[in-house]
Amino acid sequence: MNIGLFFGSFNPIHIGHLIIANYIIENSSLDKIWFVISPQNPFKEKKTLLGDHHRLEMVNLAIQKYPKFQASNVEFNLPKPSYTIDTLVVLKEKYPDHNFVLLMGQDNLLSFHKWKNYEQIIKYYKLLIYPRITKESQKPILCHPNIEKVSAPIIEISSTMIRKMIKENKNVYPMLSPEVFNYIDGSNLYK
Ligand SMILES: Nc1ncnc2c1ncn2[C@@H]1O[C@H](COP(=O)(O)OP(=O)(O)OP(=O)(O)O)[C@@H](O)[C@H]1O
Ligand SMILES: O=C(O)c1ccc[n+]([C@@H]2O[C@H](COP(=O)([O-])O)[C@@H](O)[C@H]2O)c1
Repeated sequence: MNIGLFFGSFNPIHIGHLIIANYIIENSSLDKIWFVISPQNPFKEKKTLLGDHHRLEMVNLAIQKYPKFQASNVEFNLPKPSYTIDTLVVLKEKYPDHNFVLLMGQDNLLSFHKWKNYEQIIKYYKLLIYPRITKESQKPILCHPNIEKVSAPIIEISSTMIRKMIKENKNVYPMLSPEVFNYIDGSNLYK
């Protein structure tokens, strides 16, 4: 099977993530997309990061109507921070017959050359890059035969924006799936 691996903090998962994954599954040869929830991005501070299980639960709530999407907690039992190459080694060992492809937003590609063993990742895995406006969008983007840019509508939504709006008691309903909105709204999360 061809599996797209969508690695992320998903703090929280928003409709941008769903639009990206849906666009890619509908316009590629992927059979499934796995949302891999990372306990700790090596480049991000832990300050505003919600617990792993809350983030996993929200991903499960958001994808329940998408039969080709699945949540993965494979990184929960791996050392932290979450280095993608280490997870890929584990996944390849566990599922030798699957062909894995990585999905990521353009912001992540800009720092990709700083990732652990990035040359190894790019040598063995195809990267599908979803466009995104970033502060450094003028910077040249890494070119490689295994990097493919997805030509798709740009979505200007981020988890950072959503967390900030929740803190300011602003309405974030349109940016989340209703189930995720209710999960957050019924608690004190991100307040
Ligand atoms: N609006 C978007 N457009 C394109 N890619 C996105 C978008 N939102 C998230 N992504 C991509 O989805 C993956 C997971 O993203 P992540 O969970 O960090 O969301 P985020 O909105 O970037 O979060 P934060 O604002 O907390 O950094 C990353 O590869 C990221 O680049
Ligand atoms: O492996 C690395 O060195 C590395 C460096 C930065 C980010 N990552 C991973 O990239 C994924 C996207 O992170 P995020 O926080 O932008 O959603 C997440 O799974 C991180 O663990 C991985």
